[in-house]
Amino acid sequence: MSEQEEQYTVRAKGITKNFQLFSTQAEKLKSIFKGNTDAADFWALRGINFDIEPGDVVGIVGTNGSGKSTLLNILSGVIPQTSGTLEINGSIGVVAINEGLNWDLTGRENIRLKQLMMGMTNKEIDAAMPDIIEFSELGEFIDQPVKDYSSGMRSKLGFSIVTHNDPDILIVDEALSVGDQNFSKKALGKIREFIAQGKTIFFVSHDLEQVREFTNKVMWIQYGEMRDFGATKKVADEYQAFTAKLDQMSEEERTAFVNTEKNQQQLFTIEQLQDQFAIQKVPEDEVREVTKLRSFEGFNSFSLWVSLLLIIGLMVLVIMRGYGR
Ligand SMILES: Nc1ncnc2c1ncn2[C@@H]1O[C@H](COP(=O)(O)OP(=O)(O)OP(=O)(O)O)[C@@H](O)[C@H]1O
Repeated sequence: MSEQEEQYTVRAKGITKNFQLFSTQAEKLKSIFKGNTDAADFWALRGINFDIEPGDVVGIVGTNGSGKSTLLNILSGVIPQTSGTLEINGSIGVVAINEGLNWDLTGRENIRLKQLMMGMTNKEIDAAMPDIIEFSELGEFIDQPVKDYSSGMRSKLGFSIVTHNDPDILIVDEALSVGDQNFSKKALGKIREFIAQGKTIFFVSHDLEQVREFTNKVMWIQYGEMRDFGATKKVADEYQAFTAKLDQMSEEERTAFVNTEKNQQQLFTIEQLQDQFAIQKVPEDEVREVTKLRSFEGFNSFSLWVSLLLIIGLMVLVIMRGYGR
């Protein structure tokens, strides 16, 4: 890696995410075996580029359905991007309302499971357990199954586990919006500690005042496109002006605006991304790398495995017939 690239904790180039809108379960199943379907394409992300430096605290804003959670899910590896490249230098911890907890296990069992997945030994987990339970404020509910928790309780447990793991990059997706005020205050205190340690933080919140207070950069995502990315004050002001304009629209105007944007998300093609790169004069081989479609790679390897299994099956049949004579 070159010296210039080392200064980034996260670098995203041309990230797209395509969801296929299946009308029935049968259509979805058919797509797994046949690969191609007639389902409509929907591009939740349409070419996202950014560089995040160590110590950046990035607020991600955008109206409902703009693609914030989709981007965070790609960053944290929960879902793959359809195309584009992502470089991540460091461990990632995610706190989100419904992130990563097993609902059938108790809070205590979830703590153990998550820590084991992080590579901790049972002895280390036993030592860390009291601190995590105390921070979560769950008291005796820690031995109840998570499915019986409220969303605020799940958020408290998730936040306590993840921050205790001390990740290099912390992703907080709306998790603080469901906890009670006292816990939110304590959680924000923990985030302040992380900021002081120079960690990289992604912070999704619909509370623009919170975003202004905690972040140094803001990423504004609008229906899958990056509208702006830069210093908090500038981008937060722009976003606030946009939402004020949306609020002033009549219901018909707003519906027409949203429909036009959503329509563009269905009509998007990878070629548009290539046009965008041409304007930015991105080298040819880099464009090829960035626009590689993962879903087709997945399909190719799937077909390869099916073919291999068929060949092995045929060979076994031939051998067995030979023995039968
Ligand atoms: N699995 C999926 N299949 C089809 N469409 C999806 C899927 N997941 C998300 N989407 C669509 O992608 C778009 C972006 O969704 P996402 O949840 O990322 O938005 P968001 O900005 O986080 O919204 P909010 O502020 O409401 O949480 C939405 O239009 C959503 O309907």
